[in-house]
Amino acid sequence: VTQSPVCRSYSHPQHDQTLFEERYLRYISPLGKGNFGSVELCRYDPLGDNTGELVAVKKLQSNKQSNLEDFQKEVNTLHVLHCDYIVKYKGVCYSMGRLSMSLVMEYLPYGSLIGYLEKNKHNINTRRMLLFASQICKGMEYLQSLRYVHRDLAARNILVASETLVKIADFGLTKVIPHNKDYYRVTQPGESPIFWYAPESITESRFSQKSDVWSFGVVLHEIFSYCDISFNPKRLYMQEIGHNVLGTSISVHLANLLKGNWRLPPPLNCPPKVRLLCAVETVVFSEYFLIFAIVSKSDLWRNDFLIC
Ligand SMILES: N#CCCn1cc(-c2nc(Nc3ccc(C4CCNCC4)cc3)nc3c2CCN3)cn1
Repeated sequence: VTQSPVCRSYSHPQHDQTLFEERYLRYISPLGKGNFGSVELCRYDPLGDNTGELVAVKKLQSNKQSNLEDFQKEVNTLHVLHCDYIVKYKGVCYSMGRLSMSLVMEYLPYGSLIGYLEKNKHNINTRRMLLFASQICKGMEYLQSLRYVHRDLAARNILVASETLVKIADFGLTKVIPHNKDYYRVTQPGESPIFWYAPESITESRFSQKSDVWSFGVVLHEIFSYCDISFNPKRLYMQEIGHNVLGTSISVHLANLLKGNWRLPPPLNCPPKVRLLCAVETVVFSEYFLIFAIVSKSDLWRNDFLIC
């Protein structure tokens, strides 16, 4: 009997964080780069006989105090998230006498959607794409139930656990919305993934559940483009903006493009029903609406949500 998917909004009383001893963490290979750190495949092998489990270890990039504080926040965030559609926290590993730390997570064998969709495009149909999209919605609905905004929802941060399961990863930019507000304003926007940003995030550094909904729309575009590099959102926007603009003003050009109602072109072979729904007035992460909600009275109304 398959267990029904689980997303628990309470977290069991956690004692201390599960500690992994550095001496048993055997490096195997690089897996990728996230916010504030690189991710490596390791085997945690205390018996030393290669029977230990494979884990994904995110190492803090630099020992700058601010990065260490942000990294600790990422660890604390992942630690309390218990959902089948969010990558699982396993523990932490301290090194250099607690001066540095690593985040130990479950290893997902198929990597991110970016490589997986492009590599398997010939045997992934619309049904499987919509299954992945609905799982991202459920993970995001769980995140929203805890008042988190992810702020970096993109196909590169969606990991493939199996042919029928994807999970949200990389909580390096995740913030909690204060109880007296419905958005989070970022003071020092670092390296920002602006091509996945909602208009208000670009112009006012304002992030909310609705801005995550916008980013989900860009992820939908990536999924239905099979994450083909030539249809990458950044490339499509830059083609429209023009490559000869200077760094700082790219976000100004992007904001004006969106304000002028220019939108990403519908992905090639995008099923008419999905294209129609992409143009829907709003999208909410809700398990009642399989993937797209048409009109809903929830406060996630986006009347500018026209990704395609
Ligand atoms: N955070 C964040 C974003 C950055 N990021 C996260 C991971 C990650 N990757 C995996 N698994 C993984 C990754 C790549 C491959 C292959 C793909 C083909 N080419 C060779 C490598 C295989 C399996 N499992 C994870 C994670 C985090 C938790 N569990 C990697 N980058």
